[in-house]
Amino acid sequence: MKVMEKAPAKINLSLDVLYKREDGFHEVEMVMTMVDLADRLEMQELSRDTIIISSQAGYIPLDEKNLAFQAARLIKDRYHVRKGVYIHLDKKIPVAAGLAGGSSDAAAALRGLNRLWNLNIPLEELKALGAELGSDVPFCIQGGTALATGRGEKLTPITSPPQCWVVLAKPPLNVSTADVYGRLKASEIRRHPDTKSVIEAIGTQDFNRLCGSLGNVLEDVTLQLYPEVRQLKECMQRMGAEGVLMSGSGPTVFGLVAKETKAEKLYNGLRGFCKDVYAVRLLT
Ligand SMILES: C[C@@](CO)(OP(=O)(O)O)[C@H](O)COP(=O)(O)OP(=O)(O)OC[C@H]1O[C@@H](n2ccc(N)nc2=O)[C@H](O)[C@@H]1O
Ligand SMILES: Nc1ncnc2c1ncn2[C@@H]1O[C@H](COP(=O)(O)OP(=O)(O)O)[C@@H](O)[C@H]1O
Repeated sequence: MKVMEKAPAKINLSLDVLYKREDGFHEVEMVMTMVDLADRLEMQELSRDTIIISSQAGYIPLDEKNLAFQAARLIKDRYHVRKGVYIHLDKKIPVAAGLAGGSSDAAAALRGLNRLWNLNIPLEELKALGAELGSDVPFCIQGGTALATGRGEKLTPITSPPQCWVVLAKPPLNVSTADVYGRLKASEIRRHPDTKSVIEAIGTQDFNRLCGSLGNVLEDVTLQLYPEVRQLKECMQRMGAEGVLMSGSGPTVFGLVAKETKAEKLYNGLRGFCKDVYAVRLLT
């Protein structure tokens, strides 16, 4: 038996941090949505009780550090599965980019193995399992668009944003999420994003208001550490993107554009600036 799963990237349309918690995590308020840039996982059952990961990407761990491996081990242990699995990861999402590539692979592995082994784990239980692997994993299991609170695992689904083009550019830097949160002084945040306005703009399908309401407090840290991310934002704004924001802890910057011709112009302009550039649609 073999199953396939798509693992799409996410972007944060709003990312606010309310405070640092006792457990070391930050209490967040985020609006997240999926874009049509995805890894693909092929999972094949093995009669031998083992987990094997392969990938065409030479730059990710293939051992127990891989989040898809961790997902397979977790589901096997928790549901006493004695069989094994071979997972091939076709990697398309850039790594350590703020696009939740690893989290989405873990989510796809949980969804796929639930089917492969006929475990019939309900969605809520699968999301709780995902939360053990990372804060973004429950959202990656659920998909769509959602308001995420808690450390990111408490989800309220919302309607899809108005359809548009999303141009993504990742400068050649690897940003550590833990490092960015670690440097954030939650009590000193000067300007909090207007998450309510982002949700209202989505509710009324008001593209211009959505673009004007985007905000991410982690930009305060990452743009300070890496001035090239700020330059990239300015570059996208100059090239006419209607809304521009860093995704997650960065360093990927995305631009929202209504018209395909403008998305093409932005894509071609940015290709001179960095290697990892994508023009995709929202996954609505
Ligand atoms: C910043 C965001 C925004 O969507 O995305 P990325 O930039 O990673 O894509 C997420 O909050 C990242 O979620 P995820 O990457 O799953 O984080 P985790 O593995 O749970 O945590 C990594 C580390 O980040 C810090 N962390 C994470 C989430 C949170 N609410 N508060 C935190 O302080 C912790 O130091 C933790 O050890
Ligand atoms: N399946 C995977 N895909 C990508 N990165 C992975 C995977 N499993 C583990 N990692 C590790 O997770 C770290 C964060 O990667 P990623 O999930 O792409 O970042 P981000 O959350 O910023 O989008 C990297 O250091 C990478 O080595």
